[in-house]
Amino acid sequence: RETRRLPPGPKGLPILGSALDLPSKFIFRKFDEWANLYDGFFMFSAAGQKFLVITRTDAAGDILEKMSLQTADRPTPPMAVYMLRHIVFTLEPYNDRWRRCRRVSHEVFNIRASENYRSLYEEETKSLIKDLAHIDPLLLGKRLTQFSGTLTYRAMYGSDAGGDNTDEKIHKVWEMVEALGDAMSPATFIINLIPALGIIPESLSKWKQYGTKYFTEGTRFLMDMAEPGLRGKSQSGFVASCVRMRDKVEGISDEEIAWTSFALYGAGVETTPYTLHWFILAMVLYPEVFRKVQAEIDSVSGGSAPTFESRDQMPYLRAVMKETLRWRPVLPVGLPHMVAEDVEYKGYVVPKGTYIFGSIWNMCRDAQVYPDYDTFRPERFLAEPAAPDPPVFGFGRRVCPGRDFAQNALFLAMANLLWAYDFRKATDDMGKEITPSTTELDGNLLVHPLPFKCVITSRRENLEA
Ligand code: HEM
Repeated sequence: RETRRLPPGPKGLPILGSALDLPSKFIFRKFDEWANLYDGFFMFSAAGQKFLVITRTDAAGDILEKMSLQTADRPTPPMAVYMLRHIVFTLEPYNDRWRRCRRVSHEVFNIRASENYRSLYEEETKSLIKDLAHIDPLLLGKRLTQFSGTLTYRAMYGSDAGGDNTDEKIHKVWEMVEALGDAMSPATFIINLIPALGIIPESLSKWKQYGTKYFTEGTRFLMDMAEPGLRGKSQSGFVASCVRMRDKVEGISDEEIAWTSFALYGAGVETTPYTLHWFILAMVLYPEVFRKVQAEIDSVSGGSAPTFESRDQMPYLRAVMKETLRWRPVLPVGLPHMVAEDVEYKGYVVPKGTYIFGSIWNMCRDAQVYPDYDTFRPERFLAEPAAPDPPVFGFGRRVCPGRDFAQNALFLAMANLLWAYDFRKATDDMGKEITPSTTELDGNLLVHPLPFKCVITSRRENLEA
């Protein structure tokens, strides 16, 4: 029995703890409910596993940034271990494999290196803008996802990657990412809640068989995708860059490179389009912000499509981007960290092995930091003093290595979308405006709006050219 002073939190049932209170989807909503009862952080247990949930930025700074060495491990739910066999660095503890793979990711996607992808962003943004000319708004989310899928795929495997079955390949990686997302959630698979079930032999265990199949087929498929970069047949993209860096990052294997491209693809592919989907929703719901940011884009870009050169001249658009990321963070509870050794905080002990969730959702809705937090108000980032950047890219040593790549893609897509199109509410048969919901969601750990009706009107000639 734990005799040390643990952080306060819901007690739940004996043995099971709060396991039965955890929803299989949208766990952030449960955390949000509990957050109101505790001051900045709380702890609960589920079937013997302890969870610390941090709901305020100051506590996240203390625990996940200042004590980052002790809190940078990543728990991998048992189901994900069966599926990945420890090869994906994103889901590994703070160990040598993590360092090797993280190093190459940083080298290829840091702020300077992200600039190398400019022509890629420009080509994919142009193609997105062209396709929106006749799109059914209910299919917007799908097209944004395709935009990000192709962009990230080409960033991984080279701008010349593809061939006839590119869409099929992108779809396959997508399916692998989705399956892994389910395996990451604490309550989707029973094995994640009761790891002791792992003693059941594979011949009798459906989830172990599923895990083995996922890993074997996944390795074959990813090695195939990485092959041109690994063998020097393709010179651009992440895989080819890793091969060029091999002497700097000793010991990195072909399999690690192939699965790291998947890790990056998986972490990046949904976050960007989901953010863009929330952005368009915000533009429909807040026409005064929409008009203001569109006027800024028009005054800088005039008749030609916005490019990266105009970024510094668009402070309001940059604030709109921050506000979108804050208003509806696509990863509301981030990715879990794990405590490598006992940590003391404010007189409490957070024991080794505890999972930590930095609840980004709560931090972005802290009324002290972001007053009137549910209103989309980019001005908060331009005020004196300006609101701090929302912690949407995570914490400490685990902070998102794709954040510059993502923000470049977001900037260019947002600027071009509003330069090319007007977005407004649709009307029903009676001529009454339809207001899309901001609370109905889809996804799980990652969240995006449900398809919504709106009117998209072109404001430029020849967009389809
Ligand atoms: C709007 C876009 C994005 C958001 C909001 C976002 C957010 C996050 C968050 C919250 C984490 C967890 C950090 C932590 O553990 O504390 C993370 C990790 C990660 N992200 Fe992103 N991300 C975005 C785009 C991208 C892109 C485009 C890539 C790749 C090109 C990427 C690659 C990664 C990787 C590899 C990790 C795991 C890092 C590790 O475990 O060391 N992300 N991201």
